[in-house]
Amino acid sequence: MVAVPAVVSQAYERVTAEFDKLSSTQKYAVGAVGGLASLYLVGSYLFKSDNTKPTTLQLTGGSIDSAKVKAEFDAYADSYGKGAGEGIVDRSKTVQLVDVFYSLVTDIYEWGWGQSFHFSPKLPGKDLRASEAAHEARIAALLRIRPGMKVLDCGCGVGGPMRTIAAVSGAHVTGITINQYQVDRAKHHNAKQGVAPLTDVVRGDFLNMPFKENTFDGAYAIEATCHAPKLEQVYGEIFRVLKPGSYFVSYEWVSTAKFDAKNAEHVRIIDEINFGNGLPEMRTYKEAEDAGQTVGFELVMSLDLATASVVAGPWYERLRMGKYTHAINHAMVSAVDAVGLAPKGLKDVHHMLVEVARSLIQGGETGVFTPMHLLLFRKPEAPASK
Ligand SMILES: C=C(CC[C@@H](C)[C@H]1CC[C@H]2C3=CC[C@H]4[C@H](C)[C@@H](O)CC[C@]4(C)[C@H]3CC[C@]12C)C(C)C
Ligand SMILES: C[S@@+](CC[C@H](N)C(=O)[O-])C[C@H]1O[C@@H](n2cnc3c(N)ncnc32)[C@H](O)[C@@H]1O
Repeated sequence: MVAVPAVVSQAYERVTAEFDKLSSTQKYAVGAVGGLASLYLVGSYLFKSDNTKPTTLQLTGGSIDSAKVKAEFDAYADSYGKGAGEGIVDRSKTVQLVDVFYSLVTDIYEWGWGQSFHFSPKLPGKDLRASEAAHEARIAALLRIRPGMKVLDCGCGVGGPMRTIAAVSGAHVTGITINQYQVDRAKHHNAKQGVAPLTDVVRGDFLNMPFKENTFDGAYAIEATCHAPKLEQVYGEIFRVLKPGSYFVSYEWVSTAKFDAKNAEHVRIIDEINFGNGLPEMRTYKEAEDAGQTVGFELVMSLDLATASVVAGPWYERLRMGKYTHAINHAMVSAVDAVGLAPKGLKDVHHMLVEVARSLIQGGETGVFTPMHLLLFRKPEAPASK
């Protein structure tokens, strides 16, 4: 039995006593008003849209035809090996699987999280949105960007960070994402929020970008390069398109020094994180540092932002707090999936996310995983010509 606090039961008794005193007509009136209010609340949760995020009834399979959502999700799930530490079995399919992954989750992310698809440390006295924006704005400062400069957002999602970074710096930001549905959503938000003049969004593979060498004055990747089958490939492409002397910042998903590959519990947590987030495998922070240097970058800073500040709250707290909301969300998605008002299979996608929220919390609590290892790299200046 759940213990009801005394103050709640006393209030309940007072309200029912007052209700009993009403005439039957008054009781009907109160019932009708209560019923309408509840209908309004449920209705607005399900239907109302200010066009900034999808409602429960507007959840789609992104660029995937709704009739194919279940089959695509099943194929995605089958692409992961069952052995410990295996990840995506056929790594040559990674980019295509990641594209499918983002079609399946993008609406759910926007619906239940927002337009920035990343974590942030919770800053004291600041709410979630302010903490998120500060995490994004730090990048503009590290890149030393200013009006007139051109910046690359590598793996831009639906553009939450790009809008902050363009707005605070005045620089022009070009985002690239593998997923067409995200391109459409990002452009929609950029226009709606008045950031279109300082932004552009293209569909493309960050392993082979449609930009000339030495194009950008700065580049960043927020929780995105973890999807690359090999870090050297994406870092090498970023190196190519950056102008000499400019900076690249990445917030990397990596295992920390606390991760022990012989500890079955650690390996399970990481395997679950890989599966629920479309990662081919998990790298160590050391491998990420080395990958940048291998392609020619100078390593300027390497710092785990999850543990860097003793006053900031843990990045996984927001997931921990959302546990009950996730359960309610699951009931809602299962209901609309069951009655055919959402693509069949969306409930399985949502179930995967409920599960991965738990694994991410475990990754954070044990300290074996961080989604925010900051790497600041610099492309060396071109040698002076004689
Ligand atoms: C960088 C990546 C994504 C990071 C996060 C934005 C997402 C990781 C897990 C996601 C979520 C988990 C639980 C969902 C919940 C069950 C649902 O009802 C509402 C959405 C979630 C909160 C969802 C939101 C986004 C995440 C936090 C990866 C992919 C590299
Ligand atoms: C977790 S989201 C982060 C999005 C964004 N950085 C943010 O913080 O809101 C990862 C992004 O990387 C992109 N991505 C993954 N693999 C990619 C690839 N091969 N080429 C281009 N984009 C890719 C996804 O499409 C997605 O937009």
